[in-house]
Amino acid sequence: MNLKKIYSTSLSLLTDLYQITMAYGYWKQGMAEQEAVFHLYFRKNPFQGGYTVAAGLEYAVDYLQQLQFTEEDLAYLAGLKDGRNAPLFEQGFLDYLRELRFTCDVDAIPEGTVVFPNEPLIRVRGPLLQAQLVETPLLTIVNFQTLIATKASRIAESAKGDQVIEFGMRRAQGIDGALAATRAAYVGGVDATSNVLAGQLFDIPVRGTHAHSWVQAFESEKAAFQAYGDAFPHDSVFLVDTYNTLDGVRHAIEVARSLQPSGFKLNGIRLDSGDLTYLSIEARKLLDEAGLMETNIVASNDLNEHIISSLKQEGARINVWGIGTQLVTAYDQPALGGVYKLAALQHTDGHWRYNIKLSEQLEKTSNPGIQQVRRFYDAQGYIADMIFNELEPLPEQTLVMHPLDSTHRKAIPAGTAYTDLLVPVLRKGALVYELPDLQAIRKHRTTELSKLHESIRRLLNPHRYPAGLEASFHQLKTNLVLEIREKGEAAVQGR
Ligand SMILES: Nc1ncnc2c1ncn2[C@@H]1O[C@H](COP(=O)(O)OP(=O)(O)OP(=O)(O)O)[C@@H](O)[C@H]1O
Ligand SMILES: O=P(O)(O)OC[C@H]1O[C@H](OP(=O)(O)OP(=O)(O)O)[C@H](O)[C@@H]1O
Ligand SMILES: O=C(O)c1cccnc1
Repeated sequence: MNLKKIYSTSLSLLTDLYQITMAYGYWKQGMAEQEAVFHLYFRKNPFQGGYTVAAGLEYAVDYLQQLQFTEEDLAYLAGLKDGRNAPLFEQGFLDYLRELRFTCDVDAIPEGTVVFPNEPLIRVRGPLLQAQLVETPLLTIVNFQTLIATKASRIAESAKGDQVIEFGMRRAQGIDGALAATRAAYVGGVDATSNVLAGQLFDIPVRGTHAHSWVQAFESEKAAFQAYGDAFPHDSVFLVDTYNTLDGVRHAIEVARSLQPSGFKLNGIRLDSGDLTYLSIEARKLLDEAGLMETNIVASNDLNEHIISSLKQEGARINVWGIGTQLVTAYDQPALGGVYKLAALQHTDGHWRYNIKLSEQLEKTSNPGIQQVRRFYDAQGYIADMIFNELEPLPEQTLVMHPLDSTHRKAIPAGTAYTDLLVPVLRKGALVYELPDLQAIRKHRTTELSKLHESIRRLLNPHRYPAGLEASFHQLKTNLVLEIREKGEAAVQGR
């Protein structure tokens, strides 16, 4: 995967103007190279769900590694004017940008991992100017792909092993919206896409049926099926609802029978309107009576995880699901709301100064330090996640505090197995991580979900997975909040 295949120009200006004005400010203040730590995280699982599936890291790494201001980018910036119509940026800054390469350390949670609110998905440590500059594109990439991967995972779960095909390109948020959504949907568990460019770029299986216009273009529905069957003797899925759905199924059967002697095999029929339970049950009967037991019944029409679950409960005989609009637009929650916050700055004497952003709402107050996420597990699956600060020693007794309610806490017995979720990805800008291919990422997501208790995976009112702050880290944060409230600003030293 290479974004340059999609965009022929540099992506360095794909950021908010304020990232570049802050970069200029840091450069002028002599703060550009000061060591900083930022974390990218979200505050709430989307879709009122119990979990989230991390996605987008490969895109993010690609972007970071290619970060470089071209002469064209610099010429554009040189042309920007301030309120007095003078250049916004000094030439010296543009010369600095010309030489700029991304030299930060990046640690991240691998794609396909289940993650929870407040857990850093990406940690960036390095020169303040660089670490700040990449905020917006990192959020653009990770927020969207994580959102869509999570939606896809919910849909794939509700389909309970049936094949799911993503049909969303026509309703996606623009060209990259479509491509990124297809990739993320595949990460999240759909099996194939109708998006051919995504198939080529990301090696995702492509599938499809035909549109109503195909049927409309012929004298009769049967003639349309006949012609499609001639062209695709082994890959035909006939869309049967252009005129009358059950008549359409009968026509599909008649055509399948007439073409059978030439080796034709009807792969499936597609239902795209009406009561999908009733129609699929009746269609299944007709197909089975005609000996077409292996012919699939594909359904589409504004489906989502809730409708799929409901259709299944009603006894629908659908075994392939085509999902477009609701998946690629994350219809019921169109943004994840992930944020990227400064958590620590290093002084010239080597000491770290902790940084948090206060908020009236406790849940919006950011966490300080250099954070890592420790996931505890046993043979049954995941037990709890603990966000801790790598700058401070961990106490003997491991206690995980609910981030918003310190009366909710979970003691983790000594010796409990764990993994630390953030892994080294870039060191001084160089790749030190073997980016897994999409197949491996998909497999990882499946394994991850199998370790989450069913009550956390369910669609409606899921149980809350215990993901919280390590107790001494919670205390440090509380002290910092109190200190800031007292003094009006932060001055807490780390190690
Ligand atoms: N048995 C069912 N139970 C629950 N939801 C269903 C059932 N059958 C269909 N649906 C869903 O109900 C909605 C029906 O939408 P709508 O009324 O727009 O469809 P339609 O009129 O049959 O088709 P269209 O307008 O696309 O030609 C769709 O989201 C569809 O997936
Ligand atoms: O419903 P979605 O989940 O978005 O799936 C994709 C839809 O795209 C196609 O029809 P299109 O929307 O172009 O026309 P229609 O709504 O009139 O069927 C297809 O027949 C599906 O219904
Ligand atoms: O192949 C299909 O059936 C298809 C593709 C895109 C959108 N709707 C349906």
